[in-house]
Amino acid sequence: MQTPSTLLADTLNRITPVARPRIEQAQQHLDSLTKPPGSLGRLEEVAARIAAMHPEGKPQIRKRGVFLFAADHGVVVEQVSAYPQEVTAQMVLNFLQGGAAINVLARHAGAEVTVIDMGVNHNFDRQLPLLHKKITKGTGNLRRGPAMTREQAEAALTVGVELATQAQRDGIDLIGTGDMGIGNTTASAAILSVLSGHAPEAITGHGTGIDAATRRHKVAVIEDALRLHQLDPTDPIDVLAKVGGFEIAGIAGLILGAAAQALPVVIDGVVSIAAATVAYQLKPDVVDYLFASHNSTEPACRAGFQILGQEPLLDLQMRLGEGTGAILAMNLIEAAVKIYSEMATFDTAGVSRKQLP
Ligand SMILES: Cc1cc2ncn([C@H]3O[C@H](COP(=O)(O)O)[C@@H](O)[C@H]3O)c2cc1C
Ligand SMILES: O=C(O)c1cccnc1
Repeated sequence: MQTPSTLLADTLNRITPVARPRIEQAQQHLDSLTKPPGSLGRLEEVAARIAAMHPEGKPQIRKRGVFLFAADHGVVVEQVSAYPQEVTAQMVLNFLQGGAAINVLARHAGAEVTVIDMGVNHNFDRQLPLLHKKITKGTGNLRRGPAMTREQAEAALTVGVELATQAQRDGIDLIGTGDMGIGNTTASAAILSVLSGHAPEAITGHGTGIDAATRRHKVAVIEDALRLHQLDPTDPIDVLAKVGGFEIAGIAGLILGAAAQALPVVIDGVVSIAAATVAYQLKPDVVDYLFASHNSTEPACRAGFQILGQEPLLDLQMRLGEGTGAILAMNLIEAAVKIYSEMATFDTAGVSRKQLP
């Protein structure tokens, strides 16, 4: 049995960049297809990167899986969310019954949703089709102390790494990330403030729909937390432990585990972006495996995209989480892969090539 820290170290070691010559080769294939080069815009970059991850050069998306990590947050006692904490557990039950937005979109996309209890403040029936990985019943209040211990952060990261390994075994070839946790936009803004260097005021949003005065209070809560913890952005596990959340750590681990197996990951809104920046800070090469799905209305997203050097595929003014943006982008990603694999070339279709510069 590996300890969480050795499994993590091993996982980080196994992550390598996607080979640039393979991406160039894939782009050459795209240029041979019956369309002016580059005319499918960003779909081509998506297709080239995914093709380069497939060793035999024949990319295919056979099975998509969304991993929805749920956990509670001690910071809710500071009144930073428009909704009460019990909504986290209630929504978990809703996910299991198929009634949430993510369930509808996943059915539409033909994707599986796996719900993971990383630390919900509720005792779920053990018979429920839920992955029971509870670290503890919610984090501590980050304004007053650490959200979790470093050991808990590592244990939660490990859950994500192991899920990525299982996903690979189950034949999932496109992974999506999702979150549920009342209060988690506060933790996400705190993480992104530390890792981006932007002030909380500039990147804290309205979450589930708080008004302007409550948002100002949320900013002050994050400012207090950052003053208390004096975080070092070069120690992302400490940042995660002090101001993060169990679901955020689970997502970060899933991203690392997927990258270690060269599996593409579609990241959702601000919570997944915070997790992705933690993963990036641990191993910058993870970005080669990431696809930013959408620009949520939470301002911290932009700070995250800057760190990751990514532009989101969609901007639908969404601000839900659960993996809803990720799953919508999965449809586009699969379309891009089909373009790569199914289009005819100029030669096979007998179409004349470009004649003027
Ligand atoms: C009914 C409901 C369903 C949700 N699904 C995702 N979230 C989203 O909202 C929460 C974060 O916002 P805040 O930081 O303001 O609490 C997270 O649970 C997130 O996944 C939901 C929120 C609600 C109320
Ligand atoms: O960006 C998100 O995913 C988001 C925004 C608000 C609330 N929950 C999630």
